Amino acid sequence: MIRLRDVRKTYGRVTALDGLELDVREGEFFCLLGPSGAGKTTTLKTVAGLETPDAGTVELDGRDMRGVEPYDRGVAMCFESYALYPHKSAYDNLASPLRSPRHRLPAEKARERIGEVAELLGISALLDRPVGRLSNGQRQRVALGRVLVRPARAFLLDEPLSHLDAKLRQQMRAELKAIGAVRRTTTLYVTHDSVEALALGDRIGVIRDGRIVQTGTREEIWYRPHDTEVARAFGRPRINLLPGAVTADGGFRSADGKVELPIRAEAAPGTEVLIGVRPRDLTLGEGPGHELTGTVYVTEVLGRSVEVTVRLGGQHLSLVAPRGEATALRPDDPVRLSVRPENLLLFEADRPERPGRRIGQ
Ligand SMILES: Nc1ncnc2c1ncn2[C@@H]1O[C@H](COP(=O)(O)OP(=O)(O)OP(=O)(O)O)[C@@H](O)[C@H]1O
Repeated sequence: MIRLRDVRKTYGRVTALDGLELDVREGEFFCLLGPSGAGKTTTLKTVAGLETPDAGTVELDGRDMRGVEPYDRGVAMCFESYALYPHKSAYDNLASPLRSPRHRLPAEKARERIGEVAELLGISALLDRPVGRLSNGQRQRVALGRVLVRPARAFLLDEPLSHLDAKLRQQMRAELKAIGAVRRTTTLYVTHDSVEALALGDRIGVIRDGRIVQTGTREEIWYRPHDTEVARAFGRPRINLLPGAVTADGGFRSADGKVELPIRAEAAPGTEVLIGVRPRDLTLGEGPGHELTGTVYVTEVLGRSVEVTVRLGGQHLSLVAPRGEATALRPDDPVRLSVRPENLLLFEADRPERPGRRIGQ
């Protein structure tokens, strides 16, 4: 279990962590997701004891870590800039954590364990090679192996898949998930990739400007995003956000008056809002729910589906339709769209100082 309370960390004039609160439960695979500079690595280093917070507390398994050296914290880390011994073989790199006094294993046991981890990471055939002669992706897997090979109170992983190509990354994601499920070691996993966070995290914490904006399961983050920025971070193509205002009867009218939706907004008439709908939640043609009409602006094939951009008055809405339904569409064709009321999200309008918060349950 990892618990951070009101953790602050500044570097000169830069505030890296600004009152960060984080709870990673026992055995959980927790993904910390955020853009570059949000404070992800600083969070990991603070948990590991490589950085000392200016204020706040870090607890591991209920124990305050103040004054506890990194080595004594019982966590295993893998940083993006991994430190491996380039002249040693991949095997020796994997074996070195098991030679430390704390984790020493009998040779036979160590071999078994290394074999198991190497198999899992697909590097069994590389074990005799010096690490200096491996590709970046292979090295990254060795670095990850070094973390996974020894028992730990928690794994701290900083973008461990960032150097892998798309296919390998996908495969490794599945394997990491399996390792997580089997080992049930508390894992704090840092990424800026929302697909990775959705695929891996038992829960996800969204970090921005040194604070956690929202913590939740993938469903909670997807269906009830805290604000427009969280909504924009998940899903490609991105969520559509139409600006407008709440009408006298609590509905939505777009800023240009062209789109009206009879929602029941929990906001005062006149409130400036953004209505959100994800491209995959818009259906071409008539369907249950609210209807919209517009014209085709452009279409783009995405494998078996097609992204259709539809012009509605002055706005553009993106939707993803099965290829069969959308191939005949040409620019300027009139189209009807439908959306189920439960797939509409309502937000306050974005302000310069902060993204619009979600309104309602
Ligand atoms: N040693 C340091 N000295 C000065 N500033 C630092 C130092 N480490 C981090 N920072 C700053 O603190 C902020 C948070 O950095 P951090 O590395 O935690 O972000 P991050 O979310 O991990 O970003 P990235 O995804 O780019 O690695 C950034 O503004 C960064 O420039």
